[in-house]
Amino acid sequence: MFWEIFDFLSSKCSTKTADWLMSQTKHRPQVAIICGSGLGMLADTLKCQDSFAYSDIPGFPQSTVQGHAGRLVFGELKGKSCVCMQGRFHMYEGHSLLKTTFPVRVFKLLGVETLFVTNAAGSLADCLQPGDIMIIKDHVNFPGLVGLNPLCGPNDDKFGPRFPAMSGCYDKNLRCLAMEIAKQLGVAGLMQEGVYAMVGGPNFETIAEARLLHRLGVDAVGMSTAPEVVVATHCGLRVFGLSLITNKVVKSYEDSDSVNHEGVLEVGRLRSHTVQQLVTELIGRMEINNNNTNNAA
Ligand SMILES: O=P(O)(O)O[C@@H]1C[C@H](O)[C@@H](CO)O1
Ligand SMILES: Nc1nc2[nH]cnc2c(=O)[nH]1
Repeated sequence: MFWEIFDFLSSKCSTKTADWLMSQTKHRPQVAIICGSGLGMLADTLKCQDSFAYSDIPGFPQSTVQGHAGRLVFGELKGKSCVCMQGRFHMYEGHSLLKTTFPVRVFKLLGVETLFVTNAAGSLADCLQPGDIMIIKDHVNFPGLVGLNPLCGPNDDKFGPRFPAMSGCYDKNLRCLAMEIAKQLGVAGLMQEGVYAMVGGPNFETIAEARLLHRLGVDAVGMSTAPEVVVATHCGLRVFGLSLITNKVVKSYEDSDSVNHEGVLEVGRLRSHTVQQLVTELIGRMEINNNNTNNAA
């Protein structure tokens, strides 16, 4: 009974939010971008903007984290209609996973076909340095593995199947095109593909946790992204993801370094221009399949 009411309300609510947004803007986005910590300036580059504070959008959760402004910005990038979340929602803020991923279903209802996710992450791989940009090839959704999954509860068949496949959830063609663009922009030296892992946060890793993640084959760790990608893949969106490496995760008891959120935001500021160039070029050059048939509407 609880789940039925919950599901009914969440499905109704995303429709109501999408309808409200479509009544407020003429933009009909094909691409949605979720900005990670310190990467919100991507939204400032959209042309012909219409923007809305999250607090003014019916049904939208609120951002509580520094570096996440809390604005939804519609506009154009290289002739493609886009919507950009300047600030995302994290599980550690106390949002349910359904709320954390709520905007993704709103995007689906708006007609979005491709989702770009960006995040700030700590590196475990020795070859990834602060300032590097990792193209996400795959993820490990640690909360999801223990049942903290936004798709738990009754399945909403309007959005997708009960048991969605997640292999190949980060689009291979977009990953290849991103690498090609990086070469043309002269920043290929900063870029490589890798595996992102989401942990719950909000604390950063202990040394023992860092060593465990490293042994498991994780290249970069953060506190977001996987639930959004799960929901996007469930409803048939194409996904491209980037992690900006903001720090090395401490793996040695001899190492006196320690990570903090201000440092994470600082690296975001330093690399924002490069991330913005990559995303803009990729959006400009990618083909839109128009395969969002919007069955969920
Ligand atoms: O929203 P993202 O995943 O970019 O934010 C990361 C993880 C934490 O929210 C924060 C830690 O500094 O950055
Ligand atoms: N969990 C986690 N999230 C991050 N976000 C940015 N850096 C880090 C990190 O080192 N660990």
